Amino acid sequence: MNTLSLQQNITRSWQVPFTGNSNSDNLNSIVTVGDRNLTIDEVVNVARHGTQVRLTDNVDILKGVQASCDYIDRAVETGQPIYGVTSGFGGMAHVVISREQAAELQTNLIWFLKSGAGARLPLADVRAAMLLRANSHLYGASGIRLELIQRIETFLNAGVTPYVYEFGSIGASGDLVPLSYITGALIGLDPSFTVDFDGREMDAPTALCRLGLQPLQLQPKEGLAMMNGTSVMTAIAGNCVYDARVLLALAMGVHALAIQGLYGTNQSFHPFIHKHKPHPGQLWAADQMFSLLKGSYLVREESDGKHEYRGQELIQDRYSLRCLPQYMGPIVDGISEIAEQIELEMNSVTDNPLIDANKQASYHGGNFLGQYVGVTMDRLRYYIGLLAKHIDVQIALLVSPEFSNGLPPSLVGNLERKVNMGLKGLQISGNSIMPLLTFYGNSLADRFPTHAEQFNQNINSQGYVSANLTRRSVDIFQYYMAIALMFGVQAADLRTYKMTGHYDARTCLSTGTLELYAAVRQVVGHQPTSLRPYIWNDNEQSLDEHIALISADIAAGGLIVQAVSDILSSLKSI
Ligand SMILES: N[C@@H](Cc1cccc(F)c1)C(=O)O
Repeated sequence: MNTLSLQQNITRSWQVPFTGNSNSDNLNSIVTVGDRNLTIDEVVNVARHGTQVRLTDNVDILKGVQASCDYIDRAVETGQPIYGVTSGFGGMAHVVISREQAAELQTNLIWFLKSGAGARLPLADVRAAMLLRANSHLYGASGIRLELIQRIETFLNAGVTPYVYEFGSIGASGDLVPLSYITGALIGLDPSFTVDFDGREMDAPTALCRLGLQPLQLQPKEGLAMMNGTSVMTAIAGNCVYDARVLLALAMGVHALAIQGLYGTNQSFHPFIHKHKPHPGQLWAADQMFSLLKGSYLVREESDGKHEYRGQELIQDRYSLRCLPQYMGPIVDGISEIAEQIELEMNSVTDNPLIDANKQASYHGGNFLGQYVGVTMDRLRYYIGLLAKHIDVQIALLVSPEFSNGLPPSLVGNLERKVNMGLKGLQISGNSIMPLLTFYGNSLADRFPTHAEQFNQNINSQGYVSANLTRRSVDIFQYYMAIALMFGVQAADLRTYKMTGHYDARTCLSTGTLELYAAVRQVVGHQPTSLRPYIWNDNEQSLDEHIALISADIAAGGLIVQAVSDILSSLKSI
């Protein structure tokens, strides 16, 4: 791999073009929107893999959407005072807007909110946001025409994605600024709204023309309905939760490899211990680890509750092995609670005011406040930091002969070549990432009261910024996980050599970790052999290329992720 491809890899998450129907599993599947709750997995499939979207054809639901528009039409006709329909916005909500100005008010909203800054969001996040906005509108509480919601469907299915920017939202009145870019593009307001059209950058009016659509004039309330909501931060959050679960499953796999590399015991994961402290996450982690180690020749089989003296070694394992379920438990429980809250937010109506057409009433409120997203994304980064810290400790044990149960220093492969220093550089590289991940674990939602918008938005969630920060944390964690897997694989080979005199760990590893081990070896293009471990001499491979290959595979949900699919699905069922 050359420097250019390494560089592309580093920036992938912010720039990847949407690749359409790349995943053949999704070619035939369709996500229906509006008559049922969306799941995180469905959102990710639409966002990343081009799964097609169909709005519900449920007549009652569609009638409800129309009824909310009729309510608004009547209110404008009769000059009823309704926020953002016949009034100005936010801190200027005392301004009376006439029937004649009501449509212009909505278009003008797009213009004054078009004030984003920074890098473009990944297209997958914007796609997820569009899907969630359509979902929110189909509850029939927003006063937005089906025609506009159908445009979202058309854009998604044709792979047309508006460009949105990483700064602009305080997550209070939802994601006003980011959503203004989506709205401006959907209606083809001006060529300054640009989109990615199946990999090509173009202005929104041209994109509409190619889709056979005309520019659309917003009706009263429609601009507010489109822009007043949590859909962008929730979209980013959904994608991050998906990735975090993958990384958690991989962390379990890495620990299982490290425990085998260290020749740890399986006793610490015995159900008897954990039924006496039955937190669901702890039980899950113990049970998973117990099965992940099953059948391995590289663990001390002590599940009968017996133990032996270990010479100069401690009679029981150190905490990072022995207390793994107790350490992982709260993270597992926390991530599953986060997933639940994000899924609920995905299936909510998040604008203001909300219309109850049956009762011919509308309610001024604040469902657009993204506090659930802000708080959960802060927590997710905190958990990622904890996961990284644990892995860092495991690596430190592996490279230190005092603690590794006899592995070579820094996991050197060929000790006879005296200049070999093994995985020192790799550990240091990992050490440069881990503190950043724990630093990102700091919260954002509790800081910086921005007395925004004439004190109307005087409390805010920072959910959008927090979600973007979480994406960054997830991206970096993928590099760190790649490094950890390299350590796990090398340690397994070296332990195999100590136990058998050859280096092919496939003969000794547990069934639960074999696939992960093999996937890593395949992704880096180093097939296992009995003659040498993964890394033999320092000068025979570029470790940075391996980090890039493994992390790219993780990001793309490739072989390595498939190897932990059982852990992943059991994680989702907690
Ligand atoms: N809709 C928000 C405030 C708001 C919306 C859109 C633009 C703006 F400046 C302010 C509220 O209910 O208070």
